[in-house]
Amino acid sequence: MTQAYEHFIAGQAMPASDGATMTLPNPATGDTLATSAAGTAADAERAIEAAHAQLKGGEWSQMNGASRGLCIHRLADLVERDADQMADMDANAIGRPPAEPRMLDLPNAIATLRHAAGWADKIEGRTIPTAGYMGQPTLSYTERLPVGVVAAIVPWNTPLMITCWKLGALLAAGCTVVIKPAEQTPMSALHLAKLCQEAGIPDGVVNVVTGEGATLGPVLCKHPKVTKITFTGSPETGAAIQSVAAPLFKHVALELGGKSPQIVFDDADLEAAVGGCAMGLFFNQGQVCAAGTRLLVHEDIAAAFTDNLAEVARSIQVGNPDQEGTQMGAVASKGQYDKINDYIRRGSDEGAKVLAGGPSEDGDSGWYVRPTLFAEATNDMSIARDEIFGPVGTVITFRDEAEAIAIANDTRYGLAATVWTSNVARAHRVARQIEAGAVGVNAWAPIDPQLPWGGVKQSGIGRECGLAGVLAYTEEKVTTVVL
Ligand SMILES: NC(=O)C1=CN([C@@H]2O[C@H](COP(=O)(O)OP(=O)(O)OC[C@H]3O[C@@H](n4cnc5c(N)ncnc54)[C@H](OP(=O)(O)O)[C@@H]3O)[C@@H](O)[C@H]2O)C=CC1
Ligand SMILES: CCCCCC/C=C/C(=O)O
Repeated sequence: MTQAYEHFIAGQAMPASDGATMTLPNPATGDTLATSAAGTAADAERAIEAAHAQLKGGEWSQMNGASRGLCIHRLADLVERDADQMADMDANAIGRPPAEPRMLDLPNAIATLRHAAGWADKIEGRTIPTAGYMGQPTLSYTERLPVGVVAAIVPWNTPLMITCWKLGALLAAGCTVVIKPAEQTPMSALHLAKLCQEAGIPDGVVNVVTGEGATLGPVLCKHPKVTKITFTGSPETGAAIQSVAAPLFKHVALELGGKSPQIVFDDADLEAAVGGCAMGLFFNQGQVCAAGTRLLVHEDIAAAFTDNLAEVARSIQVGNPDQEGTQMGAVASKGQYDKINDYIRRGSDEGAKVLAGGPSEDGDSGWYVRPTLFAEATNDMSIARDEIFGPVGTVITFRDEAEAIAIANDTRYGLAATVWTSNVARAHRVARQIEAGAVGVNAWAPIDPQLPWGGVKQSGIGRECGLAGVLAYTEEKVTTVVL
């Protein structure tokens, strides 16, 4: 029987106000996977009211930081208990082999919740020794107060992990939330909300509304009781959110796309670089904001590097994620499938050479894309400029360090970058000059709950995770007392 998912508002599962549902496809087969409530404006408003009630005088607003921290710790324990189930929910919804989220997304989500729990009783203010007020001595101090009701708009690629990046931090800060998962991946967010209830987080603190972003997004972004919007997804939707939220002076955090460079110097450990670059390209079918899709390779090692990487790409077993031995599943949707294949065709048309993969031939019984590697490319080609969000890499050669840095920075994005080198001084020198929120040296995308994550340029605004991620859900308020 097809599983039917409903909203989770004020601690209760409920259908859409008009009873409407939507069908969620199985990317691995093209069949129906599940249905979910097709949320209405009224549903979003109901969830916002529930979140607001908890914030303004509700049980949550009375809870101290230590108690909130305990709740988040209990939530982490429950996510750990249900980790495999939740990894499978995320994997099945986007056609991904479950081994990947079991290995990375879930451990990261759990660790992120635990890290955030630790901050809950350490959100401190300052005392500021001013010159006084009109000749009188004063005491000025600040407090970090919860920013308010948060709308958390989440994408489909690593849904639970990204939800926990937002949820752990905002709960630690004392906020409440309406989560809008991607329409394709509501399952793990709904399960997480139920676990919040089991963890003792009062009903109404964490609410989930499912359905279309085009319907629910504007309601969440405009509502006067929503103070902050945290979004991960495409630059286009990020811009749409900004255009709605900016005139209303809402706090907005955006984690958008990328076209991250992986720079391979001629002194790099070639085997490690090939393996790391392959992971950066093909992990989650390349559907990762930090995917290292521009491979900038020193000209002296370009032939050896590309041969080895192409060999890895050809060796990856693509197929139904439920079948044993499958290393890469389907891409998430027909839209993704068409977009990726269009770019692969465009790469060839623009003159780059296909070393592995190429356009797919069938898309009727699952949306499978072959790991694809282009060489003899230049940085002005569309395959080097646009976020493809699929398993497609582009090799571009460089002559020296300055040229590598110039190419790396010649992009509208700035989320992540990797430097492959055995020269320590070069590693620091190059890392410092790259315009990106996070640089890995000899490691692709070394994310960690303690490290701030976010982009520069068109890759976004704001940081998640670590202390910066928690403080982003607070407002600093100053009180001055004339003594
Ligand atoms: N940086 C990243 O991690 C991600 C980048 N992308 C990029 O975006 C491309 C398109 O993917 P797509 O899923 O359409 O990405 P979107 O950015 O459109 O979707 C992300 C989230 O935003 C919601 N949303 C859609 N429209 C609005 C709106 N007007 N207001 C508020 N929220 C809205 C979506 O809901 P709904 O699911 O209903 O559309 C989803 O929950 C990908 O090919 C990829 O290049 C995509 C996902 C993640
Ligand atoms: C090793 C996986 C790195 C994932 C980096 C964070 C991804 C976020 C996103 O895709 O939105």
